Amino acid sequence: MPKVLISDKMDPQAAKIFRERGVEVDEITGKTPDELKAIIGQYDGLAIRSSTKVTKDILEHATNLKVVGRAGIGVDNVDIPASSAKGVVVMNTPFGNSITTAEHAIALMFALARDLPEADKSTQAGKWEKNRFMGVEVTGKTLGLIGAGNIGSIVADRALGLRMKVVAYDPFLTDERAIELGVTKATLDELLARADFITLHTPLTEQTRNILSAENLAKTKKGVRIVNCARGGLIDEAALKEGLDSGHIAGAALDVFVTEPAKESPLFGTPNFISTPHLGASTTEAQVNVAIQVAEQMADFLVSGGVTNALNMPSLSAEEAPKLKPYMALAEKLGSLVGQLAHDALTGLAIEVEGAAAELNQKPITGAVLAGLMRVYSDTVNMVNAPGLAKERGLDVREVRHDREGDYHTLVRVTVDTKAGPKSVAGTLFGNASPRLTEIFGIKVEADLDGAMLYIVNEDAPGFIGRLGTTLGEAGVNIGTFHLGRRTAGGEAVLLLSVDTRVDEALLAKVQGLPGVKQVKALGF
Ligand SMILES: NC(=O)c1ccc[n+]([C@@H]2O[C@H](COP(=O)([O-])OP(=O)(O)OC[C@H]3O[C@@H](n4cnc5c(N)ncnc54)[C@H](O)[C@@H]3O)[C@@H](O)[C@H]2O)c1
Ligand SMILES: O=C(O)[C@H](O)COP(=O)(O)O
Repeated sequence: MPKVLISDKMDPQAAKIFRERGVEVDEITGKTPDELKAIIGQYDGLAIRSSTKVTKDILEHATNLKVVGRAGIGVDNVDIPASSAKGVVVMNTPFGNSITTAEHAIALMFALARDLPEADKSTQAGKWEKNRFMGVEVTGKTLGLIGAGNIGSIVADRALGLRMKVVAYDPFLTDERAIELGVTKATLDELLARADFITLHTPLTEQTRNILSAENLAKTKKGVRIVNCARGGLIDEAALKEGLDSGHIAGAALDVFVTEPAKESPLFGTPNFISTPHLGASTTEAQVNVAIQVAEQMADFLVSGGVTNALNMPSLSAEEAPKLKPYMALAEKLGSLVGQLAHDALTGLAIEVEGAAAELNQKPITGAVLAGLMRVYSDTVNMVNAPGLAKERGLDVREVRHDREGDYHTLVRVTVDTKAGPKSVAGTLFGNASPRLTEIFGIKVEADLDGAMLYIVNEDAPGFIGRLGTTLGEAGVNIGTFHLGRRTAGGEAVLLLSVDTRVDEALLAKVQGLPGVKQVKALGF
């Protein structure tokens, strides 16, 4: 039974779903990195929010880990390259808390417009300072939206409902989408010059880090009010403090900080500064949503191989997974066969599908071929890290889908580009379930690729099979299955034998010495 650790505070729905789906679950929150390192080796899955940091160091101790599930959106607390290199799938729940976070941004905008926290404090202190607090209306004002993805678009929709004008800066926002959202596309400089309120909704990347730098804050309209419910690091906090102190910036509300938890900050105590402790996603509704989603996604993956919302692997629905499973087994065996037989100086490969295979999601088939192929170089390869490794080796990977009837109802063909030209192997599924080789380097041969095998290329001549059987028999090697194919009568022939014990180097040399033998190789599947 797969075992999952929930290491951050999560709605109880998550644990309930894991258990219902046959996944054992422990909920242990608040562990230090060293404490987490000590226990992580027991788990197949790790369910987190933003507190747990999944570093390279933690991953090195995660000997059984297959999946990290983020109950939320941001995955900047997960080392994704290190996870991919380790073959660990990282998934998030990209929509579960977006409405809640957008509402928090709008709430902070209103709090700034009417100085609500300060007015509340003063009133509860018995001061009744009616003349001290003079707010601004949002109606008719311009909201500058930096980042118009999931959350940004919801904020835009709510702001338009409040009769605001919305200008958006997002390099990936198309003209059509801007029209659909009812926002005006702008450059960052235009936005800074026009906005009465600015709200940030981008991830933290090298491009967005300090997007509101001292220089850019200086380009804003005097009296601007700024909200950040996205990520700390998007705003230069020192420059923000200066802008608030000088009065150029009329107010700022931060839910997120460069360093979290933010227990101290020069911004604290600044007039017109409001803060919340990373509460953007903290509503009952959002937490139930993300807990249910993350548990369902992780259980799908651990129990049936379904992949949803993974950041380092193509998607594979829970419905598709059972159909694709035998294809992935076939693809992995073909990749492994071609890798074992033709791994020298590969420059690229083509993965072709036809018949029933051509109607399926091809990405997992490609991933499985690459996993089988790359395992020749490292035995820690799986579908998650294989594409990255193939890329590192400069392999050009091509996917071809044929809309034609072939000899088989379904076929997967893998062709590698080698120094000696293209080399191709193909296979089908028997009974839609059992992988079977159908062709090897242009020679038709039907075989199961299973366990220890022997691959022999020889001249098709009488007496060879007898001599081979005697040689193996004398060495105590029992032949399980025997598959034979040849290019032409008397021409080149291929033999694939399954053997009950792996053939050692000395015996391989003996077989190689038999008359007519061109190549011998021990294979393992
Ligand atoms: N405060 C919280 O509790 C909380 C909750 C949820 C999400 N978040 C954060 O909010 C942010 C937005 O989440 P989302 O779901 O809308 O993400 P998203 O991926 O749907 O949208 C991000 C948008 O930013 C845009 N973008 C990327 N680079 C940009 C750049 N250089 N300049 C301008 N725009 C750029 C993208 O094109 C995209 O449209 C994320 O950082 C997420 O982690 C915070
Ligand atoms: O990216 C997110 O989803 C938010 O930052 C929420 O973080 P949290 O799960 O720690 O509240």
